[in-house]
Amino acid sequence: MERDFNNFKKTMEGTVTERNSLQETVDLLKSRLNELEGIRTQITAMNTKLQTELEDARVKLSTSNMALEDTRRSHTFEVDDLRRKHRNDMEDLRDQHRKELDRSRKNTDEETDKLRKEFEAELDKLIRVHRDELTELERRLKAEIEDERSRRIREVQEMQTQCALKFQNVGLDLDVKEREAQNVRGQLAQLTSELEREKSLKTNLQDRLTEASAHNLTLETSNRAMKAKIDFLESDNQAQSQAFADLHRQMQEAIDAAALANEKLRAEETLRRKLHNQVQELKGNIRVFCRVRPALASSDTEPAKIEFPDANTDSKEVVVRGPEQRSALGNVTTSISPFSFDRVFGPQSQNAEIFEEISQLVQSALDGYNVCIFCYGQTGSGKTYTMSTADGMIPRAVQQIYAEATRLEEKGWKYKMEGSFVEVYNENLNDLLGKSEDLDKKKLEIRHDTAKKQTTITDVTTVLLDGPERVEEMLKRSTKNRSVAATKANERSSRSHSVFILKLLGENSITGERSEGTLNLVDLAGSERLTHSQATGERLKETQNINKSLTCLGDVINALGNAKEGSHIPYRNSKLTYLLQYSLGGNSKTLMFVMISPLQAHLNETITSLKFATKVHNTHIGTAKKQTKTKD
Ligand SMILES: Nc1ncnc2c1ncn2[C@@H]1O[C@H](COP(=O)(O)OP(=O)(O)OP(=O)(O)O)[C@@H](O)[C@H]1O
Repeated sequence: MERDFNNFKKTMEGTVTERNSLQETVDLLKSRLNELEGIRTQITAMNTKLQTELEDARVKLSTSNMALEDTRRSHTFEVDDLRRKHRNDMEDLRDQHRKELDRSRKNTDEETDKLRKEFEAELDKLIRVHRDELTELERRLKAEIEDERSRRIREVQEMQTQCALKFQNVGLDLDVKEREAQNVRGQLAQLTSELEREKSLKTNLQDRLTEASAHNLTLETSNRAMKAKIDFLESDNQAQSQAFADLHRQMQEAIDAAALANEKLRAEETLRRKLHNQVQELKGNIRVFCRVRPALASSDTEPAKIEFPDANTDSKEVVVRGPEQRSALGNVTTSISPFSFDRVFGPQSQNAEIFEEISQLVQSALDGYNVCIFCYGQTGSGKTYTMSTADGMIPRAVQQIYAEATRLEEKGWKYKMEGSFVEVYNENLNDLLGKSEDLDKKKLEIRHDTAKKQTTITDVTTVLLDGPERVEEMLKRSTKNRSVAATKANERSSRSHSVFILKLLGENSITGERSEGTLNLVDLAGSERLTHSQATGERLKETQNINKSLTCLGDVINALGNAKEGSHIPYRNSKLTYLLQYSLGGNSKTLMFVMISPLQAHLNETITSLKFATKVHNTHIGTAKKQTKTKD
């Protein structure tokens, strides 16, 4: 029991020790708990403080957000104002430039005409007066010489007649005397004195003969004097020559003045080119015009609601009303879509009016720039009517180029014009001026000279445009080729892009300047987006190709708008953009016509076309560079 007790006691002591150590642990934990309690209180206090701060920060944030929103809004207003102001300034500047250009061109033309007319009139007058004077003098001189000569000849003849008469008389007398002498020879001695008398008479007559000879001599002297007088008169002619030399000098002075005027004209032409380009740059290197064709008698369907709110002022806006839509509550609404372009032409507009707007771009091609004019729109919207009819942009452009090239001749410019006409069909290039059987068969290749930034097409027909009538032949030939290639010429033209390429090479023999410009007039395939499900076979392929190439054109324009120096432009993605590589973008001026139909049935396509054109219109392409070279 004692042992058990001792064991128990030991166990108890162990338990007490253990309890003490547990008590210590508990105390330690308690103090730790107290500490943690204190920390928790601190953290809670801190948390409360932080929450308050967070709340403050949140309030501040929302205040500053509001302030930021206000600033942003006011900034947007300011930017809008500035943009509007900038646009107005640009418009004013553009108007001023246009007016200035017109005025200076008019003044130059008037001055030139006036100067030329004055100079020509003066020259004509001088030449006429001089010629009249010379003729009069010559006539007078001839008459005088003739009179004098005939008088002298008459006198000499009279003298000779007298002398002959006298000789005859003397001869007769001599005969008589001779006969008498014979008769009286027998009485010679007795008649010797008479003979002597006769001899003296003869001597007398001989004296008179001598006298007549002397007179003859005098006549000869007088003749010589006459000759001297003629010489003198001829020397008087020298005075006339002097007068002529004076006239010549005056004429030379007038010619010099004309040369000076021509020099001035040339300087003004250079200035005109510079101003013209500045105006073009101000207008932007990519411009978009919209044209709405009139409703045709044959297509008397319901017209779409298209409005031209600024037709009497700017003609830059077209507003299209969408179809009526009825809400669940029965309210009827229509969407209104306004579109702005550089110019909008209503259904009444004529090709002549349209050409007036693009003629300045044609002028740019003559001045050495690459110019591209596109017609975009759905089939039947008027692309071909605008571009390639006898009254369209192609013949008008060529006519203007001829007139302008002729006008520039007097300023030393000589132009060579070459035209070709190609078609992009199913991503193949066809020569529209070649043989119809070669269409879709002969392979034409596009070659780029990257150094000269020039494009050539292998084996393409090039026509030297030495007269405006050539273009008519070209258009006829291309239409014929297309009509052979399709059942309906229209069908082919809707399904392919045609590109009329006009190369203009100018050289100024006086200033040594050279210019190389290209004018591309592009009639695009119909833009209606046929879905692939609607087409099969050949039609499907055509549709895919048209969709692709029009998308590529949009992509290229978009990429040019966003391009930085050296950035990639996807020209190679379609034949059309590859062909026009050097006529699109920084080195060129581009104009896109978006053609729209006035009919309700075409409204969806119309809106799609207008949206595409708006994207193009919002693109800004860098400054064009003139392709001018100096003489080698
Ligand atoms: N401004 C206009 N004034 C009068 N008639 C027009 C006008 N525009 C187009 N037309 C007529 O509308 C019809 C279709 O025009 P056009 O052939 O030019 O269309 P398109 O867009 O070239 O079509 P496609 O894509 O088939 O070539 C033609 O009969 C044309 O004469």
